[in-house]
Amino acid sequence: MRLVVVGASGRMGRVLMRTISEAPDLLLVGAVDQPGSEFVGRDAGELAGLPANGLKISDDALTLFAAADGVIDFTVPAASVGYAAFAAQARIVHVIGTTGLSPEDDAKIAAAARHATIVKSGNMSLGVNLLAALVRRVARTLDEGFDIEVLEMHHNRKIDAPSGTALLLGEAAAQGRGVTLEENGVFSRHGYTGPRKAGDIGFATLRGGTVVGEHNVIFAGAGERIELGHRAEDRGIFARGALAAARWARGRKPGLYSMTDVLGLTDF
Ligand SMILES: NC(=O)C1=CN([C@@H]2O[C@H](COP(=O)(O)OP(=O)(O)OC[C@H]3O[C@@H](n4cnc5c(N)ncnc54)[C@H](OP(=O)(O)O)[C@@H]3O)[C@@H](O)[C@H]2O)C=CC1
Ligand SMILES: O=C(O)C1=N[C@H](C(=O)O)C[C@H](O)C1
Repeated sequence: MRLVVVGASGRMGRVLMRTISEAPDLLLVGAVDQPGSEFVGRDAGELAGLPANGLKISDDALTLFAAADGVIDFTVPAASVGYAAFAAQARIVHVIGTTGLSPEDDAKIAAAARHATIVKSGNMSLGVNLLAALVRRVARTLDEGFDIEVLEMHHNRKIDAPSGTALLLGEAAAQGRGVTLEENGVFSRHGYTGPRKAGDIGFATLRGGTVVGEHNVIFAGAGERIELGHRAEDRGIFARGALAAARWARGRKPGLYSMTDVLGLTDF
């Protein structure tokens, strides 16, 4: 499968290029950074910490998409919306790991999915998607006597909060409970808040150092607490998940899919 990595100079972009180089069934045919980036023109292999491979970082995404089967995208919301439109023009697979998307961004990506085969998830790892399925299941069993809180910690370079994963886990809890996150999510507490409301799904965000990603979902009842969690130790788990998504999506009809579909966890 011929793949383009966008956001090639980013933390995830570099890991993706290394992971693709280790996969015999995948070929990196393009590496893209935004126009004006200091990395445009640099060798993609060297940028990924590998021997030079002759592939230059480009700022011409559309031309590269036209000659590819899929694009792997861990960038920023505005860029992912633009790349989705290009993927739709080229009728290819688009795997989106970018987080922090607004409802308007999501609507544009859903529109692009009429022509592109898009897999989008706030977390591409097997472990987190399994955790989400477990959270949904536990939330279905426990009533509002158990307060649900989602706690996450990430490195100090992260620019969105709460994390895409925290939102994904909060959504899973809300689904299990048969409610919506829009109505029940509490995203900040400060000052004289009053007591916690039964049914709230709370979020707490920590940022610091080089933490790759840690998430805990706490079900706190009267006299007992259940905690389900995941610790990412290496960005390779996200890259491997994204590449599994690209393979799964190849040849599938256009539409908007999630890692739940890719991993077959829909009926868990
Ligand atoms: N779903 C998942 O499993 C995971 C998701 N993520 C998400 O992926 C995203 C990227 O994370 P990370 O790699 O750590 O971030 P980085 O900041 O390291 O990389 C982002 C990349 O996007 C590029 N970029 C920024 N703005 C634009 C633009 N307007 N057009 C094109 N490219 C642009 C950056 O280029 P430049 O340097 O020139 O700005 C950079 O190459 C985040 O949203 C993060 O939350 C991360 C890990 C796992
Ligand atoms: O920005 C990151 O680093 C990560 N972002 C994703 C998120 O927002 O949940 C996934 C992972 O936790 C790392």
